[in-house]
Amino acid sequence: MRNYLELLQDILEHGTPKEDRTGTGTISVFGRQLRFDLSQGFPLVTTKRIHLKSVVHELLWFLSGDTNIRYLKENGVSIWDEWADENGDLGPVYGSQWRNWEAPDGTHIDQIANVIESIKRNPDSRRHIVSAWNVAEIENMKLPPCHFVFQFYVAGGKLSCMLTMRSVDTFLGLPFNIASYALLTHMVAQQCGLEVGEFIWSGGDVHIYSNHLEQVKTQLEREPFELPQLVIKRKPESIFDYKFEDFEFVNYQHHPGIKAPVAI
Ligand SMILES: Nc1nc(=O)c2c([nH]1)NC[C@@H]1CN(c3ccc(C(=O)N[C@@H](CCC(=O)O)C(=O)O)cc3)CN21
Ligand SMILES: O=c1ccn([C@H]2C[C@H](O)[C@@H](COP(=O)(O)O)O2)c(=O)[nH]1
Repeated sequence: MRNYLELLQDILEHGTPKEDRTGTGTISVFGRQLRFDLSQGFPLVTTKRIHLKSVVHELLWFLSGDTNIRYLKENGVSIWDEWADENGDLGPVYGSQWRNWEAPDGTHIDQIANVIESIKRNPDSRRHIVSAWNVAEIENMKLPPCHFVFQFYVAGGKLSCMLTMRSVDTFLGLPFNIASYALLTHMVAQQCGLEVGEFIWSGGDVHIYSNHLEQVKTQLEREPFELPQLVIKRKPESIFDYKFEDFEFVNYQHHPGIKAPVAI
C-alpha cells in the first residue's frame, strides 16, 4: 500500500486549501489514480487498523439492495449512522441503484445481476458498467454517491475492475473504498470462473480534512507490512448468497488504529 501513502504525501505537498460543504476545510488535489494487482495480495491499509467487519458488512448490505441502516446496526457497523433519518433510511443510495434502478416504464433494473450475466456471456464486452449516479434521484439521497461508477474488464482469464469516485476522504473513507471494491472484484471473479486481475481506483476531488492532518503524519511515519491474502471459503450459488463468515483475511498485520472525526 505504498501507493496509498504516496497519495497522502502528494496531497500534503500539492494540495490547495479548499472550503467544503461540511465546514471542516480540506487540502485537495484533483484527478488521481491508484492501481493494485490483486494477485499480489489484498489491498488493505496496514499503517493503521482497518475495521474489516464494517467493510464486509457494508458491501453485503449494498449487494442486498438495502438502504436502511438497520442491518448495519444489527451487525455492529455504525459508519452510516450520521446520515440516516429517524427511521434509519438513507433514500435511494447505492443498494437501491445497484439492484433496483427504476426505468421510465416502471420496471426495475438489477445492474449487479446484469453485469455478472454480461461478464459470463460476453466477456469481451466494453459495457460491463454499474452506475449509482442516477441523476433524477440524487436529490432524494441523504448523500449523493461518492463511488459512483465502476467497470469490469476481462482479458487473459482475469477480471479487472476500475472505480471512479467524485469526492474522496483520503484518510477515513478511501481505505474502506479500496478494500470494498477489491472484495467485490474477488467475488465477481469467483462467480464468473475468472482469476483476479487489477483494481484501478480513480478519484476526482481527492482531499485530506484539516482535522486529519496529524493522523496522516503519524501514518506516514509508519512502515507498511506485507499485504494479507483473502480466502473465500466456499463458492456460493450467486453473488447475492455470500455471508460474512465466507471471508477470511489471512495474515493481516497492521499498526494500531488511529482515531479521526468524520466530517458530516
Ligand atoms: N466525510 C465522510 N467521509 C467518508 O468516508 C464517508 C462519509 N463522509 N459519508 C458516507 C460514508 C460513511 N463512511 C465512513 C464513515 C465513517 C468512517 C469511520 O469513522 N471510520 C473509522 C472507524 C471505523 C469503524 O468503527 O467501523 C476508522 O478508523 O476507519 C469510515 C467511513 C464513508 N463515507
Ligand atoms: O464511500 C465514501 C463516501 C463518502 N466519502 C467522502 C468524500 C467526502 O469527504 C464526503 C462527501 O461529501 P460531499 O460534499 O458530498 O463530496 O464523504 C468517501 O470518501 N467515501
